[in-house]
Amino acid sequence: MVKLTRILEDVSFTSNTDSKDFNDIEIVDIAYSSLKCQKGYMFVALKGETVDGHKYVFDAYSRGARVFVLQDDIEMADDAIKIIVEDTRIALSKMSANYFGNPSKSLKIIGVTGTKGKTTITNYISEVLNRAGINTGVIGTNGTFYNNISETTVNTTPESYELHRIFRKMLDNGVECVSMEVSSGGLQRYRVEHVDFDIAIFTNLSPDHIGPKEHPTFENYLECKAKLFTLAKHGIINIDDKYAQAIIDKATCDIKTFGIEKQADVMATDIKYSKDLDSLGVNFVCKTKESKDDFYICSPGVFSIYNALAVISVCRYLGVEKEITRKALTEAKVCGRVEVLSALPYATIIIDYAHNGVSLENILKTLEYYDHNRLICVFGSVGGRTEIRRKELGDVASKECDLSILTSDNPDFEDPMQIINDIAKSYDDKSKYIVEPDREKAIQLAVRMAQEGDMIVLAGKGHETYQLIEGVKIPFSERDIVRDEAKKVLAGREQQVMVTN
Ligand SMILES: CC(=O)N[C@H]1[C@@H](OP(=O)(O)OP(=O)(O)OC[C@H]2O[C@@H](n3ccc(=O)[nH]c3=O)[C@H](O)[C@@H]2O)O[C@H](CO)[C@@H](O)[C@@H]1O[C@H](C)C(=O)N[C@@H](C)C(=O)N[C@H](CCC(=O)O)C(=O)O
Ligand SMILES: Nc1ncnc2c1ncn2[C@@H]1O[C@H](COP(=O)(O)OP(=O)(O)OP(=O)(O)O)[C@@H](O)[C@H]1O
Repeated sequence: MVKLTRILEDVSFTSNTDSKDFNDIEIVDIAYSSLKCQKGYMFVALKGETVDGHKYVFDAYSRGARVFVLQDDIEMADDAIKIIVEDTRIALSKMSANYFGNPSKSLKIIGVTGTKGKTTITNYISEVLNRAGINTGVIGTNGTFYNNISETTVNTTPESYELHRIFRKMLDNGVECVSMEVSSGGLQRYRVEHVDFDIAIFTNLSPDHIGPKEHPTFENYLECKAKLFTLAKHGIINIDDKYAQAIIDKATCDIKTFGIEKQADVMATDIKYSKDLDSLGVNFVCKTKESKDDFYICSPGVFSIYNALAVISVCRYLGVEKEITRKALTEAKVCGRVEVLSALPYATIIIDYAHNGVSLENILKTLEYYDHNRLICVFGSVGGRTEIRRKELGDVASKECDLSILTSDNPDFEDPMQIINDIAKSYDDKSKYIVEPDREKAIQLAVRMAQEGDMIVLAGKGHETYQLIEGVKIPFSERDIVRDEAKKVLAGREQQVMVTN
C-alpha cells in the first residue's frame, strides 16, 4: 500500500475533498481499467480511442474503488474522492512513477525511436551490454526480457503504469540498464512522460502509423518522435536520415551522430557483403576520431550497418570495451528479424518482420547484393488498419521479386481475399504472383517450389507466433511449417535418388 499523498507528489489537481484529509488514505493499487478495481484501489479514467474510461467510474466504484482520477467532473456518491486533473494520461504516468518509487531514476534507460530498427537495436544493445557485465533488460515489440524472465507486451511501448511496474521488477531483480523501444504512439499517449532516459536513439523516419487512431499527419508523427529528445540526457542520431536535422532542432539534450554518407561521430566505411548464404552478413570499418576498427555483423545490408552503428555509439558513450562490442555484434541475432532458417541445403529461407513498403524494400534490395537465383516473397497485409501498406508492399514486391505469393497476415475481421486483391492491383504481370490466402499452404508451396540458389522471404510475421483471425489469435509458427515441409521435400528427393539409382 502506498500513501495517496505520495502518489500525488508533483501532480496538479483539484478535488472535492480537502487534501489535508488525504494523509490517512493508503492506496492498494492503481487501475486504469475498471475491471481490475478492488477495495482500496484508485481508478484512473482514460479517454480511449474506442471508449471514454469515464463511462466506467461507476463500475470501478461498485468493485470497491473510492479514489477516482478524472478529466471530467462527474456526479458521484459522497464517499467518492475525486481528483480532477487536466490530462489523466499524464497524471497516470506521474502517479505510476510515484507509486512504484520512481524506479527509472535508479536504472540507466536507453530509448530507441524511429520508424524501423527499434526492435533490432534494443536487442543488440542488450546482447552487448549483458556480455559487458551490465545487467540489461529489454522492453519492446518482442516482449519484456530480463535475467531469465520474460513477459509478453500488448504494446511496443507499454502503458505508463505497466512500464513503471516492469522497471520496478527489473530493479528488484538486479537489472542496471533497460534498452527499450519508444513508439510514436507511446510518446503521443504520454506513456514515457516520466521516464528518466539517459540515452535516446533516432534510427530513421518515413511515413507510417498515420491514420485513424494513430497520427493525424506526418508532421504529428515527426513531432511525437522528436519529443524523446526532450526527455533524455544524451541523444544519438542517424545523421544520414532526411529528418535528422528536424529532430536535432527540437532536441534539448547533447547530441552525437552516426552515419555512412555524411560526416558523423561514428561512421561506417569499406562495406563488403559476405557471400555466405547461411548468415547473409556484412563487413565494414567503423571510424571514429580516435580509431578505425573492422566489424562483421550476421545481418545483411546497409540498414543492418545503421543498426550496428547505433549500438556502437551507445557502447562508445557508455565506455564498453571495444572487443566486447565487436564480438557481440558478430553473433547477435534477433528473433524474426532477417532470421535465416537452415531448412533446405540448396535454398535460403528468411523470416522477416518487414510489413510496410520501406522495410520490405530494404530487405529485398539488400538481398540483391548476395548472389542468388530467384527471389520469392510470401506476404500479406494486416486487416482493419493502415490500408496504404497494401499498395506500398505490392509496389515493392512486384518490382523487386521474381515471384510473389500473396497470402494473409493478420486479416482480423477483414476478408483476406479483399486485402490480397488490393495488393494484387500493383501487379501488371499476372505471371509474377500466385494467390494462396491460407498462409500455411502459401509457405508450403514456397518451400516446394524452391530451386538451387533461390531466396525465399517470408515477410510480415517476424517473431509473431499467431495469425489474427476475427479477433482471435490462432497459434501459427512459420518456423515449424518450413521445417516440416522441408523435411518432406528432402525425404522425397532422397527417395527419388534411390529410385533413379
Ligand atoms: C489505439 C490505441 O493506442 N489504443 C491503446 C489504448 O486503448 P484504447 O484507447 O482503445 O482503450 P479503450 O478500449 O478506448 O478504453 C479506454 C479506457 O477505458 C477503460 N475501460 C474499458 C472497458 C471497461 O470495461 N472498463 C474500463 O475501465 C480501458 O481500460 C481504457 O483505459 O490504450 C491501451 C492501454 O494503454 C493500449 O493497449 C491500446 O493500444 C492498442 C492495443 C494499439 O493497437 N495501439 C497502437 C496504435 C499503438 O500504440 N502502437 C504503438 C506502436 C506503433 C507506433 O510506433 O506508434 C505501440 O507502442 O504499441
Ligand atoms: N534500420 C533499419 N532501417 C530500415 N529497415 C530496417 C532497419 N532495421 C530493420 N529493418 C527492417 O524492418 C523490419 C523491422 O525491424 P525492427 O523490428 O527492428 O524495426 P521496428 O522499428 O521495431 O519496427 P516496428 O515498428 O514495425 O515494430 C526488419 O525485419 C527489417 O526488414
